[in-house]
Order: sequence, then structure tokens, then C-alpha cells
Amino acid sequence: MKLNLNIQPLSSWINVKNEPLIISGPCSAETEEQLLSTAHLLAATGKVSVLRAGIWKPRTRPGEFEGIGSIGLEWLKKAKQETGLPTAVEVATAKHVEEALAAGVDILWIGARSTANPFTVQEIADALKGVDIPVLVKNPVNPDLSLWVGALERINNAGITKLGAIHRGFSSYEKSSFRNEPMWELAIQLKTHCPELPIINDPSHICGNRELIPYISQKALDLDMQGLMIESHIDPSVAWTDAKQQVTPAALAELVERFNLRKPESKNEDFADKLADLRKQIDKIDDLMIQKLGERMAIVEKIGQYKRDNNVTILQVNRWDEIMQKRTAFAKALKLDLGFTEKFLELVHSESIRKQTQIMNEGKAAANVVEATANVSHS
Ligand SMILES: O=C(O)C(=O)C[C@]1(C(=O)O)C=C[C@@H](O)C=C1
Repeated sequence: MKLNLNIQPLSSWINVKNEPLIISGPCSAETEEQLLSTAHLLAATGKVSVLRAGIWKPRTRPGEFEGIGSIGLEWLKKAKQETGLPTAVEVATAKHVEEALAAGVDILWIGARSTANPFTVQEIADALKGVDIPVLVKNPVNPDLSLWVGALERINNAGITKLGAIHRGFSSYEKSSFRNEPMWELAIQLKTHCPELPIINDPSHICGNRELIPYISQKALDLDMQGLMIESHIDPSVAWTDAKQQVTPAALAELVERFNLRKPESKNEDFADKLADLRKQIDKIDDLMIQKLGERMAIVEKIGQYKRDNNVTILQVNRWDEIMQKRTAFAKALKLDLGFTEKFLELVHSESIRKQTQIMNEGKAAANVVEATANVSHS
């Protein structure tokens, strides 16, 4: 899939003080004092380019703190005047968009729950028609790349070209150390479909706790993401929402200081030569792998026909178990990761089953035609 989004580069829509773009601020604006003091400390670090704050908070159950509401926009305006930091808020309705624009907010983002709902995204897109403001679209709660892409397309179709994505992880039933599973492959796929789309990582929502934030942030930067949105609070221990995942402005500065910043390319000629040589070797191996996979599948097809003609089941658990045991032992000896090897073999097996199922069904379809013709000629 190639995505045809009309996008302006990040550098043209926001003055990034330092690479990468750091967006920070409290999960929720709580009081004027809390927002202003956090904003001042963040600005003083010199590491933050945008001040964020949640004004309207989507909560799972009623009765929880649903955000301070419109008054928070006044506080943000004041924070911007006093610190010079541009501001960003989450919008979930057309009314939010109108109020945020009227209050001079600089960047809007669409939350994960909203991205999951095309009606909501369309409502926001309609409210944005004719407006020139950067918009960031968080990934939907569920790991569905099309929903994420669809939301980006809707906003882009409304004429928003200062467009970016936020990778905040995906909810999963499986127990894990993360609040939301990173599922990096989805963000990588999005980047592959649309290389010019800036992707900002949100380690706070992926981790759900402060401790893992450095690891996830560094990984996001190593995957060439262009920025980070990290929640910060003057005193995270008393935060009204998401207390565990917020950091102090001082901790944020230290975190950013420690990043190992890598570039997508190197101008060093030796590096380029060596890389080209190694890539040539990979090309040869990949070609060989594909050739061998083709040969394997041709044999699988032959077995499929043989099984069909002899009325034998496709699945052969014992044989497959033997293959898994032998290949994983071999892979282990070659120091290949066990999980990777198993996943790869399982993928090959499911393709064998798909191919043989097709062959069985072709056989059935052919038999049906013969039977139908026989019935017609006998009638
Ligand atoms: O050995 C067989 O019976 C096959 O059809 C081949 C194969 C495989 O891909 O290796 C495919 C399906 C079976 O479950 C076991 C093995």
C-alpha cells in the first residue's frame, strides 16, 4: 500500500528547538498554578519545543476526572505568553476544535479512542476545513493500521497538510510490562506506506510507568521517529491522572540529555562502501531464500495432490512436530532467536496448509463439475 498524503515536513510547521521534537506537559491541566509552574520549568530546560496539556479527557467510566474543560485553554494561553512555548491539546469534537482554535492553540491531536471512530474523525475533519494548523493523529486503541491510515486521510482530505502521527501503543488482553503494547511493526508499516509522514512516539502511554520511558524513547529514536510526546508534571506523585507515567521537568531534561541520537544516513564514504557491500551479500541471500521457499512450496503442492488423490488429511501433526524439533535445534546451534524461528516456521506451515487446502478444494470443485455433468446427461 502506498499512501498519497499531501504533507509538509515537520521542520516547516514547527520551530523545533532541538532534534528530536519534544512535546511535554501534564497529562491533565489541573490548576492554573500547576500548569504554569510545569510550563516554566519545562521551558527552562531548553529541551522542550511544545507544551501539551489535556483539557478534555476521555474517561472509561463516568465519575472520573474528565478534564478541567475550557478554562484550561485560558491557562494554556497564559503559559504560552509567559514561556513562549507553542501549545498542543487533544480534541475529540467539533466544539473542542472551535474552542481550541479560538484560544490560539498551536497544535491539535486526536486521541486513540477518537481515531478508532470514523464518525468522530470526520466531525473533527469537517471542523478543520479551511484551517491551517498542525494536527497529530494518535494510533487507534486497537492494532488496526487501516483505521489509523483512514483517520490521517480524513484529516488530510480536509486540507490539513501539517500532519503527523503519534504512536502510543495498542491495547491487548495479554499481560505485559507495558500499558499499551508498542507493536512497533504497525508504526514501521505506516512509515513504509508514507515515508514523509512525521511519526512522534508517546512513551508515556506505551509504558504506563516512568521506569520504562528511557528504553522506549531510545528505541523510537533508533527507529527514526521524529519526536517524543512525554507527559510531565511539577509533582507527579499528586497528579490527578496517570500519576505513574509522568516525570518531573528535571527528569525529562535528564532523559533527553542521555539520548543517543543517530542519523538516518552517514556521509562517511567508508561507511557507505561497507554498507553497500553488506547489502549486496544480503540481496544474494534473500534471493536464495525466496528461491528455496519457491522450491519448498512446489513440493508441498505435489504432496497436496498426492494426499488429495489418496484421501489423506492435510495436517500431519507428528511430521510437523518433527520438523519443528529438528529445525529449532539447528537454529539454536546457529544462535538464531527461538521465537523468531518458531514464528517463521509457523508461517511456512500455515502457507503449506493454505496451498494444500486450495488443492483439495480444486479437486472437490472438479469432482462437483464431473458429478453435475453426469447428472445432467442422465436426466
Ligand atoms: O509432510 C507433509 O505431509 C506436508 O504436507 C508438508 C508439511 C510441511 O509444510 O512441511 C505441510 C503440512 C503438514 O502438516 C506437515 C508438513
